[in-house]
Amino acid sequence: MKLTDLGWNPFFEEAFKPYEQDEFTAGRVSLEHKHMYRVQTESGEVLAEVSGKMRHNALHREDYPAVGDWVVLSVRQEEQRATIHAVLPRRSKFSRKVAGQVTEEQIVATNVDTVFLVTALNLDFNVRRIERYLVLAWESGANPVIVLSKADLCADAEEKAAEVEAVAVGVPIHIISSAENRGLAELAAYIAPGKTVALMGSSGVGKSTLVNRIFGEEILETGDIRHGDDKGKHTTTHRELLALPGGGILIDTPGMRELQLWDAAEGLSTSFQDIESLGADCFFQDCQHNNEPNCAVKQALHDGTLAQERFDSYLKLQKELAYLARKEDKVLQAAEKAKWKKIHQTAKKQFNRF
Ligand SMILES: Nc1nc2c(ncn2[C@@H]2O[C@H](COP(=O)(O)OP(=O)(O)OP(=O)(O)O)[C@@H](O)[C@H]2O)c(=O)[nH]1
Ligand SMILES: [Zn+2]
Repeated sequence: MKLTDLGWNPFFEEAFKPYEQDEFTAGRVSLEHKHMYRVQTESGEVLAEVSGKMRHNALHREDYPAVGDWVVLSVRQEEQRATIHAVLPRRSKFSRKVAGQVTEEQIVATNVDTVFLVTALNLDFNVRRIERYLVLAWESGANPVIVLSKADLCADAEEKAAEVEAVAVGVPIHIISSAENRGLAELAAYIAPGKTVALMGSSGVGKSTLVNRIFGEEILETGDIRHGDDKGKHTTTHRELLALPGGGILIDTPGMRELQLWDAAEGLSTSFQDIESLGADCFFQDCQHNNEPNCAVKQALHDGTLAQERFDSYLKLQKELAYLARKEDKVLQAAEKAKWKKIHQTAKKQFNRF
């Protein structure tokens, strides 16, 4: 396989230059295990670990590799093992907060050109969730495309699409059904040689089924197979990143139960440009759109040009980001404190020796 089939381009080539003279190879991460990474290279797949030096220098989650990353490797070909020495700069990064109470980043996928935000048109359909995905998608640097799946289970797909359109101005929206082969060709059009498409969405919305339909073969495990009698029939290794036969790269992310925001101030602004540009017309520059006089947002709510639900959603996401920022601050402070405590202890021990 050529590196270009995995999405290699002049941007990464330039970033790799400092490593060129040594025995280094470039590879793309296709799966993250606990402390191991599955990495695709020109001469096949290797299992890789981060070097001790890299681990020592890593301060944050983002200093470690994630699915989609281009990494600098030294490969032990005969063992099909490798050591990762560096992560090349990312062109895009889709993150969320890890599930649960811990304040930590989870990188879902990197170096993605187009992200399919998949939502099923069944009872699960939820415009607010799509808004939330959009904030993170805009923040990521990839281009979002909204995919409304399982249209066969929905009698008012067009109406729902219109609801989505109101909260996703300028974002392409596609109604599809893998069961009825509807809308699939339009999606295939986004998958071009050298370009990476990532699928995101809750568990069970039909991401893997969609991929299999587009490619006319079972390249991914689906819910059907996992829970059916065919368990164990699939012998291919699980990967999240796939180079497709016809060119193009696909990242199928595991379904997410909850999607908590991670730093996404810009994503919020882009997603809610309607509200932010209204805000520019408020009398007070720092208008909170509460009870200030001459508030353009309140006026729009009053006129009905801005939906109350959308404004509420904006406030809620904004609050969530502010809360996250405060918690992140605390985590940083605690880490700093622990670091100094350790330094003091070491110093004391050394002092006591004299
Ligand atoms: N009716 C209907 N069912 C579908 C459609 N697409 C997928 N399904 C079913 O939905 C279930 C989940 O599909 P998957 O493709 O495994 O969903 P997923 O999004 O990949 O799920 P995770 O891997 O858990 O994230 C399976 O039983 C599919 O057969 C569709 O277009 N219509
Ligand atoms: Zn205002």
